[in-house]
Amino acid sequence: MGNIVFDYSKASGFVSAEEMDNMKSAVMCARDTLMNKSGAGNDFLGWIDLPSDYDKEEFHRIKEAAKKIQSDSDVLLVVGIGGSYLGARAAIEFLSHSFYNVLPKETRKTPEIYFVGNSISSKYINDLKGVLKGKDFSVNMISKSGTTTEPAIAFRVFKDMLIEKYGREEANKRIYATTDKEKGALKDLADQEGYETFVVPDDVGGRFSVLTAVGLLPIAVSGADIDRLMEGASDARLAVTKTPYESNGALQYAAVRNILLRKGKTVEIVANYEPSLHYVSEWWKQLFGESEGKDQRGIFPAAVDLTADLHSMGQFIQDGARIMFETVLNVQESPAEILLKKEEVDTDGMNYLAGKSVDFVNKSAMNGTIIAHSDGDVPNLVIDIPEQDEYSLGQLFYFFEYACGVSGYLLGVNPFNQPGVESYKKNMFALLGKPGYEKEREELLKRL
Ligand SMILES: O=P(O)(O)OC[C@H]1O[C@H](O)[C@H](O)[C@@H](O)[C@@H]1O
Repeated sequence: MGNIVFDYSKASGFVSAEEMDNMKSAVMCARDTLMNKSGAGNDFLGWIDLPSDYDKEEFHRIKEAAKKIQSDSDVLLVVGIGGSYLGARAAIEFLSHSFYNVLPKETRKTPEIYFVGNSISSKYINDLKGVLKGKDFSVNMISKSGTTTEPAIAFRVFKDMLIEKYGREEANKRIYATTDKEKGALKDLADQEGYETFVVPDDVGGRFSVLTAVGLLPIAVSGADIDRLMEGASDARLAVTKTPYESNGALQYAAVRNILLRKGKTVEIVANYEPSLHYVSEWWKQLFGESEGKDQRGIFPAAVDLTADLHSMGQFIQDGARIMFETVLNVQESPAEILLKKEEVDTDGMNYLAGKSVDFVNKSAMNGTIIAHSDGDVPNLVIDIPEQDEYSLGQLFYFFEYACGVSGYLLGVNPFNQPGVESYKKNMFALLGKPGYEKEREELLKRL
């Protein structure tokens, strides 16, 4: 039950103790703005105390609904986009088996889980319809606004498939709507059709909502222990809100990011050495990208899966434009010790590794890469994650959410809105011929 640790010692050549000291007052001011709820976007700070004051009745209902889905469905479709699916996918892939959906049901014992509605690909939707043939399935439609186009399109397709398969009454019992408590298109439909509903709290924005029903229901269906997830988040909340700057990893991460940005490091690359962390990086990209990327400011959030991407992006990171730093997500404990054996004929020259573990090789690649990239003027930060379990992940989610809020205020932006996302939606609605967008449509058609 270890704690995640932020370690910037490997970037000591790029960030001095003096610079960190000099950042303290600005970081503490940003932190106070967050905690006093006196900053821009202060209507969306419900996530800060979520782990300790989550609605007990809702939490219980989530677990009960998960059990029902586990018992009556071979497949759960999670329909959502952005913060309405990334956290759930990040957690399920981080916590479950690397080949979760492929496992035989007798081994997995929980439904296959597929994510749809985060793109509008006919091929993807059609392929998924094929996967569902002959299988019992349920749908968790997740949308805080209830009107986001991509999930709404996917929901129509799979709602129709449910009704065709089971009839309207049974189909309605297999649809779980996670949306606004009182208002919105999805809430209205859920009330009209009798879907079981769960709440996206008004004061929690999508990218900060993984520790609400948005993430918790799909994560519980996968068999993960959401009590332990919330325990990790709750302990992280105590750590990051109570410990002083000098020993507060979240505040130091925010400080280091800001120092490096001022030095021209405008790209942050989150690097994992475990493929099952891919969606943790995708969740992190939305959290920081959508929180900080405004007013022509911010650090561009990127992600690589190592060592795979060392053979694709490694060249650029080592020798390309010196605009980036890396944040390495290091899972300390390997779940299995796979030892390499000596071969009679050393055809591949690997016999020197006989007796060593695969994890030793992975960790050596990580340590060697951190040094090589640091030598190439790419500062490397490390977040040590004790193991791939619910407690560590709950800590990690909260650590990043808190650091993001502080970092956004440090940058001088509102970390909790996303006005830029509306631009594409307006153009899409116009091109779709949505009523009320006739003028925009006329203009856009000239530009196609
Ligand atoms: O949950 P929804 O209202 O459907 O929103 C889903 C996503 O789309 C929005 O446009 C924002 O970019 C995200 O912050 C949000 O998570």
